[in-house]
Amino acid sequence: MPETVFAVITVSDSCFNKTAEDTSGPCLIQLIEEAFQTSSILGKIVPDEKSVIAMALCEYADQHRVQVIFTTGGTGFAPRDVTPEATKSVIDRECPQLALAMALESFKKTPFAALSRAVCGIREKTLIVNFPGSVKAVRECFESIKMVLPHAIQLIRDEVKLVRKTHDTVQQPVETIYRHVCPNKTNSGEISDRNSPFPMICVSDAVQIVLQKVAAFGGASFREFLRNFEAPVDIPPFRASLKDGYALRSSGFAGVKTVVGCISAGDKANSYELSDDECFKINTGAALPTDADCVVQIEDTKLLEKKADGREYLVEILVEPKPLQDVRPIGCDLKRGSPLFPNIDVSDVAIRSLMASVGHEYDIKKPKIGIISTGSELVRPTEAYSPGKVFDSNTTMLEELLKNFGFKCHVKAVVDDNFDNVRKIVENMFNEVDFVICSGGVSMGDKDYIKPVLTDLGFKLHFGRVNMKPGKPMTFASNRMKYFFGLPGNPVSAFVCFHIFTLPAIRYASGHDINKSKLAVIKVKLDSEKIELDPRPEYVRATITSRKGELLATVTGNQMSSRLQSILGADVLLHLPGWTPEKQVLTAGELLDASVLRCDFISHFES
Ligand SMILES: Nc1nc2c(c(=O)[nH]1)N[C@H]1C(S)=C(S)[C@@H](COP(=O)(O)OP(=O)(O)OC[C@H]3O[C@@H](n4cnc5c(N)ncnc54)[C@H](O)[C@@H]3O)O[C@H]1N2
Ligand code: MOO
Ligand SMILES: [Mg+2]
Repeated sequence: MPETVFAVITVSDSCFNKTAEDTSGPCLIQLIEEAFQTSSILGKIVPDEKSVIAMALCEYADQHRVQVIFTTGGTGFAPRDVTPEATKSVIDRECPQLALAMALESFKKTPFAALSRAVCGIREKTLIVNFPGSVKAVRECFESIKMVLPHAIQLIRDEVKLVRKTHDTVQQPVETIYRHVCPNKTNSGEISDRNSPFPMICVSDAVQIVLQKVAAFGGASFREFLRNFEAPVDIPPFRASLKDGYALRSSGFAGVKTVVGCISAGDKANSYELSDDECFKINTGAALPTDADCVVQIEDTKLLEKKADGREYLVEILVEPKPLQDVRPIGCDLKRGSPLFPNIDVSDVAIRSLMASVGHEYDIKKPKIGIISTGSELVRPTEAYSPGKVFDSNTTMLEELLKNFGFKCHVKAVVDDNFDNVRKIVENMFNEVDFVICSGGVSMGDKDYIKPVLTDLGFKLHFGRVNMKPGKPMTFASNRMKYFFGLPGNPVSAFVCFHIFTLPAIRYASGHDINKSKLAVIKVKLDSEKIELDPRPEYVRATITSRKGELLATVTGNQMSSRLQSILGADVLLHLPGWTPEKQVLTAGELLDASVLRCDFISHFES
């Protein structure tokens, strides 16, 4: 069954203000998860404000394009109960019988059901259902409409084939109706078998689903660990000199001083009783003697006399010394007990070097990742070529991409297009890793076994088609905290989908801020000739030139998804919009969004 995206909105002033715990929202989420094997669930808590509720409904329906929104709370008679009014203000069509079904069921339990004003309706392609606020009522009402929801969703989506199928099977229990439909039975002759049952969702929705699923992995707890980590030491741990010069007492003023010794970095703080006309020669980074309160740099002194052995004896301090001059007080860089990571930056460089600075050799725990390349045609680059075969470039490319972004491939495998073999490899690999990045076998061929294998292994398929070029059959599935990225086999499709979906997911799972998990998007100017737009929004590889401060993008030749050479010199993925009658071509000079593929993303500088 294609993925259905749900949203649950808890409407409650007290939950919003955190003076009460939200129990009905989580209850609804649990009920959805139990009833719908393949569901993604978004959610938020809003106060009992009509405009805020209406805005949340529109956001989920229009921006996130969720198929079903459940609200809970705010349906009663109290002055601030306005969920029905907010719902009515955004729906195009009302569904009074759904509300009636819930009311009839509730009446069996309590006459107080009469006090619910719940509204159900449709906004474009989104079904909105108001539930009352109590957990008990939520359970009863959900039970009363659960059976008809899949069919309602299909009707709203206008999925004629699935609707027909549902009509045929409507006597069966809901679990049977909602079972996964294998996308690969292309030989049975049934109409429904010749089209992917997966809805073509847009890239931003797909990315959101991925990030939402991966949120459970532990990135947030790593951030929490870093946020709570207190510096176990002061830096500097002693009063340190900022200059090569002379340590002295500022109370002694400028003038001639006797040099009583030399202090180097690494020496213990000297406790010699320093008088006002004495000083120590000192190096940058060395500990000040206990009696000194300032340092005067060599440039501001004059050597007057040396001893017979060459050691300095008398120096003249030429500037008036001030207390604390050129001294780093204890803990001035970092106070013991203060947060070591006041700003969370999960780069290896930042974390490992800061940890090292306080005496820890820290191993950052990252998700374990495996790579699978599928295809009976594949031979390893080191193997002899034989007719009909293709050298496997995806394994190497994905391994290198992981390295490039600071991740490791723990285990890799190449498997032929055989259901049992693919199943075994995927199952075994998940015993070792958290994330599997697979390529090939996700499209419509009768040897494309990835989707059926995942279903067989109990994975939830969150999406199986995305409206993008390349990468249309991009597939994402999860099973508890195991995540599967089914990248399309074409090498460039795998390259693009890795950057758009997989990299943000593994970064987010590793604790990166959600906004820094995705590739950075910048504005660039198209420098290529006219480009004909494709019906699908396209990710085009392009080289960036900086000319007079302006960033110009030149497309890297033929963009066929099989032509790996198009990644040569690819600094960015240009976002081309999908073709519309109003916008059919792009011309040089147009400003476009571009996802940055690498930190050294400017290939040419022209003045
Ligand atoms: N009837 C349809 N056919 C196809 C559709 C469709 O919508 N309907 N989508 C096309 C699109 S778009 C893509 S992309 C591909 C994706 O196919 P799969 O993910 O099933 O990948 P395969 O069929 O296994 O392979 C596709 C292509 O890529 C080559 N390949 C695969 N793995 C590797 C590798 N490791 N190294 C190098 N090259 C590899 C493979 O030999 C094929 O040429 O499906 C279209 N079909
Ligand atoms: O979407 Mo496919 O990835 O065009 O080649
Ligand atoms: Mg295929």
